[in-house]
Amino acid sequence: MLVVENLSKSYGSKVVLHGISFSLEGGQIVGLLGANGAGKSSLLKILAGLLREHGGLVSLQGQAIGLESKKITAYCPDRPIYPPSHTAHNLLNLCADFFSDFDKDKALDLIERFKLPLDLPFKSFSKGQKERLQLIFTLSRRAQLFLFDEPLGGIDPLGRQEILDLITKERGQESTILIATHLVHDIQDCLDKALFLQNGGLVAFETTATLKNRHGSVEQAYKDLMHV
Ligand SMILES: Nc1ncnc2c1ncn2[C@@H]1O[C@H](COP(=O)(O)OP(=O)(O)OP(=O)(O)O)[C@@H](O)[C@H]1O
Repeated sequence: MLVVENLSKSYGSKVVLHGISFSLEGGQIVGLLGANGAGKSSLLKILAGLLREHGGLVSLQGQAIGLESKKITAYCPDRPIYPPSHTAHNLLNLCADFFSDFDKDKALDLIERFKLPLDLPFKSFSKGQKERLQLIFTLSRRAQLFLFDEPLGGIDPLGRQEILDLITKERGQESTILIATHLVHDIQDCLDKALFLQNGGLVAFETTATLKNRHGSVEQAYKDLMHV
């Protein structure tokens, strides 16, 4: 479904992704794990079609990343992106206008379930509420590929499981999810596979079952592979 071949990325003279290759199949939840600066956000932005200058090839459902792939890719960045003065209600209407695959009723249900205010400006939301709203709008698309950049960062420990449940249950069965996070312990039980990045290189890409066999857990695999 997603094929990445010999992908490299530099900012000026600084190389941050070193010719990495992997492919993802439909229906998988994959963890993108690595230390600060490993290249996770850069990789997600390339897959989302937001960073277009790179080496190597990336294709989604047989087509190079571009306008067509963006129609079936939902990307949730690691920081708030919505205009501060817009209410959740305004933003809901904007998403519905902008994305042809946006399910407005689903977004409204989730806003209600998470008790988020519909009529207050985005700037008055707490960090965790902002993250929840972005997650809800991302998950309310019927996309094939979902890209989440640190979706749990601002969420309190009890809320994290709720968010992970949301991500795992609310996606389409055929869609693929790639989640970049440092919270390996919190996320490990919902992953099918994990991709380990270190200094822009791909260290390992294995199923959770293999990692558990070899290391006991994904968290321990992270420590062993990254020499923490
Ligand atoms: N716009 C940019 N210009 C120059 N260097 C950048 C830019 N964006 C990222 N970098 C550098 O690229 C490297 C990888 O950054 P990236 O944000 O992709 O890593 P990350 O794994 O997501 O890190 P973190 O876990 O801290 O979010 C870092 O050394 C960073 O300083």
